Amino acid sequence: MMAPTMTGHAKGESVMAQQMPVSGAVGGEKMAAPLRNDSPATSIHVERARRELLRAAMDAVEEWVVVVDAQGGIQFLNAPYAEFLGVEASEVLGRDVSEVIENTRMHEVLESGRAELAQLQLIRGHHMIAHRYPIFRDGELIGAIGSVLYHDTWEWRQVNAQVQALEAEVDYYRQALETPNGARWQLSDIIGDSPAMRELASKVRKIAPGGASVLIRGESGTGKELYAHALHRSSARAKGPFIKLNCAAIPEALLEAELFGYEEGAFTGARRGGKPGKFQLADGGTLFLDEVGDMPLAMQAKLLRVLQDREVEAVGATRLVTVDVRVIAATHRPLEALVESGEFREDLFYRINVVPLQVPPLRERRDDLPTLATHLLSRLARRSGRRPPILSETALERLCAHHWPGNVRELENVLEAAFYLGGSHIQPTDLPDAIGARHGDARHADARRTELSTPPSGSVVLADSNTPVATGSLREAMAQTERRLIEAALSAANGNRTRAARQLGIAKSSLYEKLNRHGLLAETP
Ligand SMILES: Nc1ncnc2c1ncn2[C@@H]1O[C@H](COP(=O)(O)OP(=O)(O)OP(=O)(O)O)[C@@H](O)[C@H]1O
Repeated sequence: MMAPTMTGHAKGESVMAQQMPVSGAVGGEKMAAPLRNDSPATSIHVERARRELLRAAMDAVEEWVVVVDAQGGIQFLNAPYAEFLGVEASEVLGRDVSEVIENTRMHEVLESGRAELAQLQLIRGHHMIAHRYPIFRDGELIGAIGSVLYHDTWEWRQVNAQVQALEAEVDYYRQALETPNGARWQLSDIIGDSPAMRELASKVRKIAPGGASVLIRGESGTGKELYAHALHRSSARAKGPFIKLNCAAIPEALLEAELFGYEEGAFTGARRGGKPGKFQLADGGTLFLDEVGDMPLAMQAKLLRVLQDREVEAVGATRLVTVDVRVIAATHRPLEALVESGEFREDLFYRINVVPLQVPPLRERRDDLPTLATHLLSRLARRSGRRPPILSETALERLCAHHWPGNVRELENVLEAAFYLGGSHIQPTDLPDAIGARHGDARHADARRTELSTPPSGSVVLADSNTPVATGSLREAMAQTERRLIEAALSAANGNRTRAARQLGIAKSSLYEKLNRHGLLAETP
């Protein structure tokens, strides 16, 4: 996020101040004449000079100032504010203030005619403190003036950091309150109105109330976990716990203890008092076994026994404990083929696959893409305190033409990058090269996917997209990614560094420093 800076606009240095009319010279130094209209002949000149002085004063102060007319059109924006916003003050005159300043409430002040003092306003990711006053002349409202305090001081950054930390804490507690049992999603949160998704929703409604085991299948990033949450929240166990275990993420040696718990002293390093396993924690609720296809064979046998007997034996324990758990499993792997090759137990497969649920890949439900894209962009905007950007029709067309090997997760990643690169309007140039028309239609994207299916060793691959984005160590990869983002932003901004810095959400001075570091300073205008 951009750190607001005030470079070049310290008091007395502003452009306007330098342009102040001068009419006298004392001892070789030019001095502004005293603004007194002693005679009618000088009154016009004095009036103009007075106006210039006032404007120069507005540019010289550290507060950011904006003045709008009764319709909300900008009539004055002081130089420091214009610099922070990355606009030319003269170019935004007459434009509606809400097009230029994020989260502005000048229209509300114009409507209510009431001042708003010391209001928190989020602009470009920073919490600012703003005052807004209506302006009256002869009892008639003719405009409003807004000023932003605390924008680049060290103290305010400290306060800002504290506010952000508090907000994150509040979010955490709010989420914990809203989802006391760990299931965050419900059916209405799953976006998609295509026939395939409607059919899936109706199946979920039918199977959720019963206690049968459900196996959710589908490619990576299709939303399988969302359905597991939704099944729990639509079931009779909704008030019970929802516990998740990713079978692929736990080392084989620890999996048994994770699933079934252990007693004190069960092994070296065992916690005092022992630890309950996921099965015990999920008692009365649902256990979601993600990536079940990656479960080692030895554990598969133990899991099968628990599912059959409904009894769990913790590691190091001498007695069995009865548990009442509904198991929902998910995998993107071809379980039937794994059964064939002996990597997955057939009896366990039938045990967990009582009700199969297939989540279709995004390329088979392209009708959902516009709604999904709008939803995901709104979510990003909400999280970062910005207004949802507009997705241009050509950008949407390109998204629809893509093959989406990484499904909704890949769409989420692409939109997130475009959200930060594209500003308020997302254009095709804000999308990665691999998306849509540049590589032709979906068929072409398919062919390209095959070409890239084996990324070179050492490649860093973004999410599930198979496009290698950078290579080498993390530091090198980050530097390469930074350089690419800067180049993309400059290209999208036709070489305009102010706009590129704004798109990247960094100060112009910081962009110069990065251009210099990447040896791009000479290459760009
Ligand atoms: N229909 C949808 N509506 C809204 N968001 C979705 C939808 N489908 C997927 N997502 C989002 O896509 C991302 C991936 O979803 P999820 O983790 O459920 O996929 P998955 O199929 O379980 O992936 P994996 O197999 O890799 O675990 C999540 O951030 C989720 O919020």
